[in-house]
Amino acid sequence: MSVLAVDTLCKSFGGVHAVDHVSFAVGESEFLALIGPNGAGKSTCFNMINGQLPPDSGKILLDGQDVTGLTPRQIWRRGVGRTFQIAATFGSMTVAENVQMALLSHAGQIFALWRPAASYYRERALELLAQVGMADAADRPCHELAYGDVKRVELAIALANEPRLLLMDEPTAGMAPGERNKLIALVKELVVKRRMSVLFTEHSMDVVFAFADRIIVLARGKLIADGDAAAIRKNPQVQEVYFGTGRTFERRGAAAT
Ligand SMILES: Nc1ncnc2c1ncn2[C@@H]1O[C@H](COP(=O)(O)OP(=O)(O)OP(=O)(O)O)[C@@H](O)[C@H]1O
Repeated sequence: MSVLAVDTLCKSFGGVHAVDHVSFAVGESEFLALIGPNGAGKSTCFNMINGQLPPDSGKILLDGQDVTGLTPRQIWRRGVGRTFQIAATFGSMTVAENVQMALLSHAGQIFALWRPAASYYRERALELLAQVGMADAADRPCHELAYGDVKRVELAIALANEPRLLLMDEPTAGMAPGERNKLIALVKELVVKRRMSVLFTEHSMDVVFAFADRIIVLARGKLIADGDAAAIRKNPQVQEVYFGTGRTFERRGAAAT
């Protein structure tokens, strides 16, 4: 059974069909990329899946159960994680403390208990940090970290909820190409090791083609393609929507840039 199934999902804003009868599924331990040019409906899709936006119609199923219309917290409780940027106010806390906070939240403990929490979950936080290659930075304040390292900590924070499905909306935005590849390679490793499913959006075609197990393409709210990198590369409709957008994409047999 699919971890996530989206069935004829629709959302309009005024006259704009932001998401128009979109259906797709994410399998267990699958690394699925959702791509499309600007305004294609990717964020709207994400926001419906994570409960921030109610769909106009259609269904969202998690492990076969209908979760359409549940709140973001209820959906998070069912094992759907997402990466959040570490809030500026948490920048003065250490890397380990940020992960400990997420562990406390996962355990359902309230913020008032934070004071003695310095000792709670430290070991577990260090384990999660080791999984993202950040154990050595555990006691550094987050605001001192390089951008790519902050992204790794954000990933450790998302893992604290032990997600079955992780939603990552442009996880590599603002990163240099080398860093991007490293972060996505790490996520892919976690997909395999933890048997976690990931749905991500990404503007870099190089990253998508190199790492995604499968790619789905939205254009003007409609799903126009679903397949592996080779199939998506040679899909004429996909080439058409990307042509002229400035994104790197192979067209009619030309070498990829
Ligand atoms: N809250 C909103 N109110 C009105 N229109 C909206 C709203 N959110 C999205 N839209 C419109 O819906 C369409 C899809 O937007 P969406 O942000 O989902 O696309 P996207 O693929 O995520 O784009 P980008 O890659 O630029 O982030 C666009 O035409 C956008 O202007």
